[in-house]
Amino acid sequence: MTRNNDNEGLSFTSSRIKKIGILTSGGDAPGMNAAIRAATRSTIAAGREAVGILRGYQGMIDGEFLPLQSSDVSGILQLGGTMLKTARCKAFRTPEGRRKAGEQLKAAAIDAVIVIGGDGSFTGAWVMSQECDIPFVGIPATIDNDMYGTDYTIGYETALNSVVCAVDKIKDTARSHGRIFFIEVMGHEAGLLALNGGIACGAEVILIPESKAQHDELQKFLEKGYRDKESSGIVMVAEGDEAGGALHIAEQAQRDHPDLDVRISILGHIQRGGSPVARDRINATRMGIAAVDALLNDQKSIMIGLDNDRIVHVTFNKAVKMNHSIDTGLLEVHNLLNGM
Ligand SMILES: Nc1ncnc2c1ncn2[C@@H]1O[C@H](COP(=O)(O)OP(=O)(O)O)[C@@H](O)[C@H]1O
Ligand SMILES: O=P(O)(O)OC[C@H]1O[C@](O)(COP(=O)(O)O)[C@@H](O)[C@@H]1O
Ligand SMILES: [Mg+2]
Repeated sequence: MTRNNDNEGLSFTSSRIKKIGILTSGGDAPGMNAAIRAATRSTIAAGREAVGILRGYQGMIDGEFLPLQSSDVSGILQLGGTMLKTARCKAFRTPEGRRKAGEQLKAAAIDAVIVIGGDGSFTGAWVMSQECDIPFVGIPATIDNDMYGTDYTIGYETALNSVVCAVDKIKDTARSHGRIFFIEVMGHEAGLLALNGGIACGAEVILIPESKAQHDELQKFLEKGYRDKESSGIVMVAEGDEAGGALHIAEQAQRDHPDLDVRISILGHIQRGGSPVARDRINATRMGIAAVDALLNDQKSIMIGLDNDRIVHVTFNKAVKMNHSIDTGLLEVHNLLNGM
């Protein structure tokens, strides 16, 4: 991991890059638009051309390119989703698909690409960069916050706040009825949203794919803690939990404890939408500028990251190959406050 220039901004000298393509890929995340805006405007400020590539790698293969002027990215800073659209593109996983994509970039004279996405998108960029001479730089954007080498990914803060708002509301009705709610949050292989959402909402149990021990805590909670029918409780379940998601776990709990009043709530895609919170807008803006700065300093195959709130460069190789680990201290915080 290397640190970028201490003064954030554009510090390039004489790069030959003239036209930069910008795309969003994988699951959308609130703040992607802020990154598009920053990358577009800093490219133009550097005297280069900015081009949007629509629908992620699918648009690269199909040659769906949109020249971007500064005014094209006006009024998008506060919008969720992505103005460039996104996709999960099977064809890009094949050498043939990537060859076609490379030909389209050459034909449009796009000589560098900024990829705003998650681990899958960076894996694709890394594979393609080994097959052709076009430099790629990544900006991490996923509500899962599961990238190695960065403390933060765009969209996570907004999604976490959406989870907290939803669970607070569910708690009102859980308390009124004396019910136990199993609430499923997103994160197919990542438990950070469930863990921090659970801590922020005072959940009684948090089940995440990174810690099997929490299933014992669920059994203790169901057996000891909730004999009293007046009591309510929240069990947060990360969708990727290996026991099978909230539905499966709740059904099992109900079978084992027929006296409990159990309900299930799957928060779903509501967690991915909405206007980005201030932190996501600010960091997306910083990362958008840092990505252009990196390309114009002849960097390639790196992801822009944040380490203790400082911009860093992380090689794609590391970012996609290493696992993002969960801070077990956070689980201890949760267990301590729940008397486990
Ligand atoms: N091993 C791979 N080789 C080539 N392209 C890939 C690879 N993994 C992912 N991609 C591309 O990146 C896209 C986004 O990846 P995905 O995992 O869906 O989302 P995210 O980038 O948010 O993790 C995929 O649809 C595919 O086009
Ligand atoms: O919207 P889809 O394609 O069903 O994907 C759902 C998945 O996307 C996410 O919201 C984000 O994942 P990625 O950032 O890796 O795309 C996961 O939390 C969730 O499991
Ligand atoms: Mg991913």
